[in-house]
Amino acid sequence: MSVKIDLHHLTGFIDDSEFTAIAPQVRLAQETLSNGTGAGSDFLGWLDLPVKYDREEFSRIRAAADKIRSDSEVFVVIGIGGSYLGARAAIEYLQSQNYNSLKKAGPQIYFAGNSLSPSALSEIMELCGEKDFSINVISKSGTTTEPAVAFRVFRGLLEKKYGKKGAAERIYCTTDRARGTLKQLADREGFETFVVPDDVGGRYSVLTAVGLLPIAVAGADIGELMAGAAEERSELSGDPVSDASCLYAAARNILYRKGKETEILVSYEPRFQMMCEWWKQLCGESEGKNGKGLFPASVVFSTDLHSMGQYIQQGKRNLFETVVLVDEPAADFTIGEDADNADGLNFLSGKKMSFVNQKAFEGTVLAHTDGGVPNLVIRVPDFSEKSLGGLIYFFERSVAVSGYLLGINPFDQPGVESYKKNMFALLGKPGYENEKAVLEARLK
Ligand SMILES: O=P(O)(O)OC[C@H]1O[C@](O)(CO)[C@@H](O)[C@@H]1O
Repeated sequence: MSVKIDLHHLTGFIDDSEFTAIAPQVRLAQETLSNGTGAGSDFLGWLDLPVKYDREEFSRIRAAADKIRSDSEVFVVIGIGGSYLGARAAIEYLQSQNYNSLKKAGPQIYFAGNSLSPSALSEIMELCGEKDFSINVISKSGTTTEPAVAFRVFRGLLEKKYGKKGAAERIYCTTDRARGTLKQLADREGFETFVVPDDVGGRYSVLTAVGLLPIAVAGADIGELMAGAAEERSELSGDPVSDASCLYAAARNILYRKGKETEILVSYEPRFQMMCEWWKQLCGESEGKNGKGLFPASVVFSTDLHSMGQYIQQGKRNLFETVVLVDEPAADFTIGEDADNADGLNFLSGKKMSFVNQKAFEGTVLAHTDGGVPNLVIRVPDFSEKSLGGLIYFFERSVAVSGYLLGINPFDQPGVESYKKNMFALLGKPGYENEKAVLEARLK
């Protein structure tokens, strides 16, 4: 099994009888999910995606990635939320958080349209500069403001540089199958399109073209990624006491009911940071509703032990940590001997750097549990595509089961509309005239 869960450090926080007591509810939540009988059941396409994806489109994704790798020095990926985080997280997990600084055969990859910052957008426009570039605009709805504005900008740059026809050969649109503004525009202009299936929501879409095209452009093996997800899918039995995703959901729910309302995802690998961001959307949008839900936070240790470590050790006791450990580092080395030992570090001579990182984890997990912070540990074998595919599927399954355990719909996100309505009104979008005056008065 690629993903393993270790509940050892929950001792003293949850006892076995609590897992036994919640097992029937977990079973029900899991059955509700796999039978498709729960709220939001028209968004369950991700459940079978690893074994039921469109093979023809998959080949087109690979071909588009090869073309982009051969004709582009820069690749701009435009999208926000679930149309952005998974691709970036996967590229950093598989390659590095410093992907753009690596020596590589493929293009630089920049992510745009994930904020409304003029500085951020201007910077990427400048980075394209004289370079040959292509863009992938990703938006299921096709109407999200942030990517729509960025698309207008980069499409303009492409047309100026290559002409309308040349630009069209460098624009790839990932959007819904048939409806929507972006799909219509793409069909009219002759842009190549890829599909976000109707039954897959943004935060569950990394294993569709949404994630797969950028990940393939970065040179990763997307076949292995899907194989890893498929393997995990076949190994998650749905049994509440042996299925790792069910055990994780159970532990989260028990801790939540005990007042541990903030879950901190912890990694000891900086290249996992964007995976934390992906996970935060997955959990936050799925569970944070009806006045309920764990607050998903994240840290990278040992970095953040020197910033957030104090709070976690001694601050408000409403936290628990879920630590993701990757057994095999992407690279390792042995610490050398220093004749003078002026830095006093010769006690580490001959030790692997991974050993030092492992001891940091062991020391921290003991300190934090002593400080009243329950710890769960999730283990993945390595930084391969296969392991990543497994981990993605594991988290998606756990969060969906968690949502049903919590009694909410894990597949909608109605709350996100409130800021959008206000912003549209304040920007003067037609149709929002009445709201505009009311909001402006409140801001005075
Ligand atoms: O792909 P789209 O439709 O642009 O949406 C992007 C993101 O915006 C949200 O809809 C929230 O507004 C997320 O759920 C989604 O991942």
